[in-house]
Amino acid sequence: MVCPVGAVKADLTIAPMDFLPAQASPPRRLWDIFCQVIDNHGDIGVCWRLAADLAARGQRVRLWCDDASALAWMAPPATRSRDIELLGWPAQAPGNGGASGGVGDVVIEAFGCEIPPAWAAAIAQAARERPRPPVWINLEYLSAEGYVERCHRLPSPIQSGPAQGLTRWFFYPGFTERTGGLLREGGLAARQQAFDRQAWRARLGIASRALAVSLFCYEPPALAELVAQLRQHGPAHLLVAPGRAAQALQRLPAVQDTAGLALHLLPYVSQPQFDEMLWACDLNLVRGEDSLVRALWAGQPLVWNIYPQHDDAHHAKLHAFLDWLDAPASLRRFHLLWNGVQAGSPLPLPSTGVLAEWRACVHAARQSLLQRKDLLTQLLGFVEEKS
Ligand SMILES: Cc1cn([C@H]2C[C@H](O)[C@@H](COP(=O)(O)OP(=O)(O)O[C@H]3O[C@@H](C)[C@H](O)[C@@H](O)[C@H]3O)O2)c(=O)[nH]c1=O
Repeated sequence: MVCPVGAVKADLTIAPMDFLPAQASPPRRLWDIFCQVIDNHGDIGVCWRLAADLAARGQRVRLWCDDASALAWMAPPATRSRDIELLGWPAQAPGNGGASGGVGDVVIEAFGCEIPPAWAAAIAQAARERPRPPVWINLEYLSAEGYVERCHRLPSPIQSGPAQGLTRWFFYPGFTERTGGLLREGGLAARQQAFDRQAWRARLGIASRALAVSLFCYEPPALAELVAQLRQHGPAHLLVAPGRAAQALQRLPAVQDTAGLALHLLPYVSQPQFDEMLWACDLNLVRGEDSLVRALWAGQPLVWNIYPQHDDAHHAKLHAFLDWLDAPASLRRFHLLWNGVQAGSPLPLPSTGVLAEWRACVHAARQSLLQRKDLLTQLLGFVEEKS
């Protein structure tokens, strides 16, 4: 069902986030974050966001990454805090001695990446020599599945090697009270309040009554159908992120601007600018992990293209998220078609009324998340507890 032309009333406001009480500033610590980029941009995207949030809360960070090239656009050097040191994957352990040269007070292995064995030995040495041994954390992937609540904050004793006998802790981001929460930097609410949505859209020629859809996806099977539906919808704009989304679109037969649909092939932009695109659109088609969270904070209708796994393990993860979201049937169905979990039936572009229902669902989920401590507040408390 396609809504009649001009019937879409873009919601030009973003529901205000409740301004969060300022947290007491935690003791300044040195954090060593390890990030191995598997593919795409989420590994470094999440690690950078974590590092930037830590620096904003008075912490010192060394971000050790095997391929930080995406930060050139994601976090341009001029925008980076001086409290973050960006380093290549370490060939050897840090020097001995205090935090200035040795292992940090906190070591974070992001997404289960394995730190070099020499670092494990250095952590063990620091644990022997310091009154407070380093807190060693494995920061896991985001999921709404039940195992996350069961595994969050669990200890994992090191069974062998130079760090045998030490404990590595599991820390799981999540959507519920009994998980580590989601990254939500302190200045987000103020940025959203200050954002001029209409002016942002006007710069791209998007009228307030036009439908603006952002596309940041892998290779969703229903992409051709979505484009065909948007063409009929008019006036509609498709804002296409670079990389896999743009490549998937350009593989479609004869895709070009038509009367009803304006295509915007976007360049890579910084994380704050990516946020603004999400805030300006009426429907955000996001993917992976970090952009899903950013779309939740944007508070606009969203559809998630989940990171596909060869054994279809992502299906359970998708259903768990839709259950947590309390997604209406139309949104659930759109997700199953968009992710190829359910084939066959046509992809229904949401009507104005359905889009309003999706927006209410995302707003409610966002409000429930805003009642909870963000990930970093929880992580700081956890480190305080384990130090
Ligand atoms: C397109 C674009 C993205 N970004 C940022 C937003 C996010 O921080 C990041 C994209 O990360 P994600 O949304 O998570 O999607 P992704 O698909 O790029 O990353 C994925 O990587 C896999 C290895 C993980 O297993 C997945 O969980 C997922 O994180 O890039 C920008 O800052 N500017 C841009 O122009």
